[in-house]
Amino acid sequence: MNVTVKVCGVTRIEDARGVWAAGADAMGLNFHPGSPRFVDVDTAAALSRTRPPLGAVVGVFVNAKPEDIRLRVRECGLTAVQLHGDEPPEACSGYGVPVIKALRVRGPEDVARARAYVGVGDVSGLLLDGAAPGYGGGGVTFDWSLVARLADCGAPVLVAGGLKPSNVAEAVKATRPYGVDVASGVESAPGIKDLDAVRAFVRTVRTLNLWVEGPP
Ligand SMILES: O=C(O)c1ccccc1N[C@@H]1O[C@H](COP(=O)(O)O)[C@@H](O)[C@H]1O
Repeated sequence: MNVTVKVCGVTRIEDARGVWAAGADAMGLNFHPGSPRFVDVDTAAALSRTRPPLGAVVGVFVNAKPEDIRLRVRECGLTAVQLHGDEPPEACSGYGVPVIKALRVRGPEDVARARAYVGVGDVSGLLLDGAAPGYGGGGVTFDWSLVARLADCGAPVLVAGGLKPSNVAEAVKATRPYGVDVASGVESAPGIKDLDAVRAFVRTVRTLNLWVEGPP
């Protein structure tokens, strides 16, 4: 087992460098104007240029126009897009990069809804988030036991929502996800990453990977 780590909502070059140095697999850049982690195109492009050769840069969008998403993919060198709004399955392709469809989980019905996106268009993974007010980044967890309902769905599942260094181990043990994603749980203020917390978060997941596998 090797749980992928995405650190989302990076807004500063020094934070981007710190996120990669901590060993994160992916960095998220937020293009939702309503987010305190919003980045403009020029900032996003500069942040994206910090990407190491095998790192992923994921653009986070909420109900954005497809043509705007395509433009950001090209301008900012995005390697994947995370659709975090009310996008229907038919809006999940045509960007030239893999799509992660995010769903906010209030209960079993939302997890059931996630299945409608599996195998559709360019959807290559699902992301389950807590249901804080707004569209994401709210620091709210959900009932992790619901993730098991997607075990046979055939798509990689990322767990997000209210994760932080102190609860990510419990989340991984409970859900055995493809990956975990964190925004507010590793910040000193919205959009400002606390690099000690980022390092602790990544280190915890990496240590857990060994623990879950056990000795050869
Ligand atoms: O971070 C935001 O501000 C945000 C805004 C709109 C959509 C998604 C957003 N972030 C995503 O939200 C989840 C959970 O974040 P948190 O760790 O609970 O703060 C995560 O997937 C972010 O990518």
